[in-house]
This record gives sequence, structure tokens and C-alpha cells, in this order.
Amino acid sequence: MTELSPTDAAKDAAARAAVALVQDGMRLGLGTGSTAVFMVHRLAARIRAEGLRLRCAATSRATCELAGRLGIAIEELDEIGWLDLTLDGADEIDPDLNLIKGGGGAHLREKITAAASDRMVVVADPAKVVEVLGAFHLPVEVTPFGVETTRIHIQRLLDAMGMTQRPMLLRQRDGAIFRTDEGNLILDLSLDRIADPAALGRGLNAIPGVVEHGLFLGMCHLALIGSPDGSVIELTRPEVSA
Ligand SMILES: O=C[C@H](O)[C@H](O)[C@H](O)COP(=O)(O)O
Repeated sequence: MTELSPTDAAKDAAARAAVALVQDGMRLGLGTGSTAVFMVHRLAARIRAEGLRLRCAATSRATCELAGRLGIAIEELDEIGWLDLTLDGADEIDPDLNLIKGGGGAHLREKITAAASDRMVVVADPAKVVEVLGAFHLPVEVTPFGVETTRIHIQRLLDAMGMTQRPMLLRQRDGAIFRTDEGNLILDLSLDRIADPAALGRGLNAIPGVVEHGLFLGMCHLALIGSPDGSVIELTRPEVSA
């Protein structure tokens, strides 16, 4: 087996700790992204070793395909109905466990899945932990119809919130316009610092054409931050017990 980079070793440590929370019979949501890949591998290994009986829903086609390759049966979220636990990655995590997600464009399905779960546990490497959200671009999923007018609405919202002249890029991948699993587009907002994530989230939710933004506020119950040496730090919201 090839040796992991320090960042990947940290992601794998967090993934191992998260998968240790899984119990036989659970209904699980499986997140998306490079850290979630480690989590899905660790989960598959536990299922093989212990014969865990789980019901799993995936937050993206990519995770669904990976899980399938590793022998994890995936069901539609609506077939399961409600989940005990969702394990997912994040792009930024603040001290209140508010998150930015959507670096891979999966935040719509991820948010629906996390909102349908009793608990959301995030797995990450230490670089994801920040004091204030916003250094990572904020992904906003928008409908292709009217994307330019939606952009104007978002710009007006940002201006009204004192965030003027912030770049807002239509996401591309491999030289083409990126499409989400739902066929929508992503606008990536470079905001530097989001002083009031709740107000920004409310403002974005009120814009026709915005399908979902990458702010996950008050949704994460526990963050497991791995280190390259294999140790893991648990972060909890002040009002939530682990
Ligand atoms: O859309 C992608 C998801 O929100 C990911 O969970 C997030 O971008 C973190 O991904 P990674 O673990 O690759 O940093």
C-alpha cells in the first residue's frame, strides 16, 4: 500500500473515527468529497469484517458509484425515509460548527440528506478549521434559467450587506461549465469573511433562482478533525453534547 500524504493521513484518521460511530442496524447518509472517500472505504472494511447490516443513502452520484464498487448497497433517501447519522466532509468549519460545503458541488443533496438525519458528523483535516467562514469560496447552486439575473440579485444582496465588488464565478470543470447532479449551475462567491452567515443564508434563500447555498448553519453536531499522526480531535457545538 502506498504511503498517504500528511493531509490524506489526517483525512483517513478522521474517517476511521467517524466510522467507529456506526452501529449495526443504522440508517446512514454518506457524504461526498475526498475525505468522504476515506470514510466510504473505512465503512466498507467494517461491513466486510463485521457483517454490519446498514441502510445507506448517498449524497452524490460519485459516492453512490464508489459505494457500489466497494459492495455497499445504496438506496434512495426517500426509500429509507429518515437517517440516524450522516457522515460528510466540509470545506470550512467554524467554532460553532457552522460549515461551508459544496467544494465538489454536492451541497444540495448533502443538505437535504443532513437535514433528514438525527445527527450530522463531519470529517476533516485541520486545514478546514477556521475562526470565521469565508476564506473558501461560497458555492451557490442556481438554475440555468435566468442565471445572469440571479447573479444580479446576489450582487445586490452582497452590496446591501457591505460585501461590495466580490468576484462571483460560474464554476467550470475540465474547460466546460460545471453541472451539478441535479443539472444546475454553481456560482462561487469569493467573500473573504462572512460576518453574519445566518443573514447571508436567509438572503440567498430568498432569491428566486437560488436552489441552495453551501452554508450549513446549526446542522453539524460533531466534527472529527484528524491529524497526520492518526490522532483525532472532537469538536462539538457548545449547546450540543457529543
Ligand atoms: O460538494 C462537496 C462536499 O461538500 C465536500 O464534502 C466538501 O467540498 C469537502 O470535500 P473534501 O473532503 O474533498 O475537502
